[in-house]
Amino acid sequence: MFNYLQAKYDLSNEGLKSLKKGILFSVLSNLSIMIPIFLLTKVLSKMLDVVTMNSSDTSVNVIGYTIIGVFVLFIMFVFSYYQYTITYVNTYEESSKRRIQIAEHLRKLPLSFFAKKDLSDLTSTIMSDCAGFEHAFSHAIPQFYGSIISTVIIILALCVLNFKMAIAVFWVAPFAFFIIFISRKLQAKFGKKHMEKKLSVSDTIQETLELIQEIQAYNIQNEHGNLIDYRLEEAEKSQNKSELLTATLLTVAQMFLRLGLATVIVVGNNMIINQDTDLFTYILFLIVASMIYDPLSQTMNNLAQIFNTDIIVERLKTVYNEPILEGDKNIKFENFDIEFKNVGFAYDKNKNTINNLDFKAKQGEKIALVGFSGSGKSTVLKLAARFHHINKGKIFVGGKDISNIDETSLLNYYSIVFQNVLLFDNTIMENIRLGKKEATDDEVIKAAKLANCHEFIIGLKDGYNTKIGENGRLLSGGEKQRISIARAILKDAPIILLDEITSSLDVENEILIQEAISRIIKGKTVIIVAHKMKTIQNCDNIIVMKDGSKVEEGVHEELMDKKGVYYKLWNIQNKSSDWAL
Ligand SMILES: Nc1ncnc2c1ncn2[C@@H]1O[C@H](COP(=O)(O)OP(=O)(O)OP(=O)(O)O)[C@@H](O)[C@H]1O
Repeated sequence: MFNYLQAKYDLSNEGLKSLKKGILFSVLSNLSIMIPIFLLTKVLSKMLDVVTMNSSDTSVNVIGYTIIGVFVLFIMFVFSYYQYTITYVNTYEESSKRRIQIAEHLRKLPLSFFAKKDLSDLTSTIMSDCAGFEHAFSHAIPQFYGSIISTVIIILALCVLNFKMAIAVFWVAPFAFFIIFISRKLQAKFGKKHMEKKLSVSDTIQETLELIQEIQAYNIQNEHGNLIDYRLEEAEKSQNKSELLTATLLTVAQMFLRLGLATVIVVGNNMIINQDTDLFTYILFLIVASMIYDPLSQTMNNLAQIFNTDIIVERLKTVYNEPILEGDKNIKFENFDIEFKNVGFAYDKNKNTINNLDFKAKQGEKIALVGFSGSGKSTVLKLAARFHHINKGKIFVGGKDISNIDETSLLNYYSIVFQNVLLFDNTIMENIRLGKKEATDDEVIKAAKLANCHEFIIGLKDGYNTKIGENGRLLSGGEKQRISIARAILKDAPIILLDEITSSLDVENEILIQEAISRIIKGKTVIIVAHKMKTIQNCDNIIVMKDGSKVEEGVHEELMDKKGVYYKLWNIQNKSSDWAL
């Protein structure tokens, strides 16, 4: 049973140990209820014997019963205390480990996982799924299994005492469990639906916050507000449906359990009349029947939560089961040439994004990737940095297959500057220092000067200590771009990947950035994705991409002479530079 529970809830060995202890103390706590029942029965049957003139002994050992009563209370307290501390304390420890484990696992997953996964869904897995799991394990699961085991033990003990009466008490249990079983199936179905609705609410809210500028610019506040209202209403409806259903079935099951008391009275009366049992046994069964269903009924109140844990575990497993990127951590390169050999890649199984791509970027050379929008240029850069698993072929750095190299160790050799720069809500100094964590302030300032951002930084209120807001919202696009180049200069990595970094900049910023870039690329392996053709015409090699394939390759003059795709792109861009409003 415990192996089953460990696999079902994906527990660590420590987690299983604490679940076992939690169940054990829950069983002991439930069984300890039987001691006062037994004592009460003893006192009552003695009184009844006197009343019915079966005995004339009216003495009651008050001191003896008081000592036993205190002792029993003490035992019940100890069991409840241990059940509480073991399940609560250990559960919180287990779930903090679980959160760290998920975060660690996520850190090692390829970017393709994040591309196909909804981010609010992932946030919900880390935050609310873990909290739900935590709550179920501290409040419901050990108690649930504990009451099942203790009920079975009590049934067996009562069967030994009087089989017929035991059946009269517990015949209701299988029916109650059958109702719960039906409720579990329905709960699984409705719970999943409710989870989807809840996620769609958080998706819409997140989208609204991210797109607030567009929403205001296009004056669609009302439409968006209505959409949020609608999704909230849907989530509320699905929650009500699911709760109402479980509550109804639960109440039926709990009421059904209470029928046991009626059958004990009927069967007991008959047996007393037929002298098949004695008064003590009858009273004992009456008291058992009035109290025994309580722990079971109480745990049934948490059934929705227990069933919901199955859905949560399933969601957690989809993260855990995702294969991580692993590889050699102690890699040393003799050179930093990058080579793509017959590489194939697809974001989506049904459509190849990159087909049979071959090219070599030698150390000390600048290689440019050009092509129409959507031809796969940025994807090639991501593959070169092992952000995704490739489906076909091999990618080598310094002659070593990068699929065998640990991603973090590999990325130590890369400086990557993306078009959409992401900055942290921290000071400018710390944002640049990300390039080299151990860099001194002087080194950071030197890199900022080389990246042409020193002037604008010292013009800010707190200079390098200015906090730049979430994702650098207090800076312009060109300023953010230059900060990310300062990072790359500070890192001084031998491989540089540049992804359309000047495409959306004004002329002044473009010149400043080009100057900064030319300072960092000497002697390095450089791959540039460029929209502005004139920025790459001096490159050592130009790869022309179309629909994920390389269609041409060569230097600018050779490609112009071919009068193929490159020539066409060049002419289109020249024409567009004449365009005016
Ligand atoms: N995360 C993703 N998930 C699924 N498909 C993607 C993803 N990123 C890109 N694609 C698809 O892959 C193809 C190549 O995209 P990529 O961004 O590499 O092209 P690109 O040549 O860099 O385009 P652009 O010049 O417009 O930036 C496109 O069809 C795009 O829709």
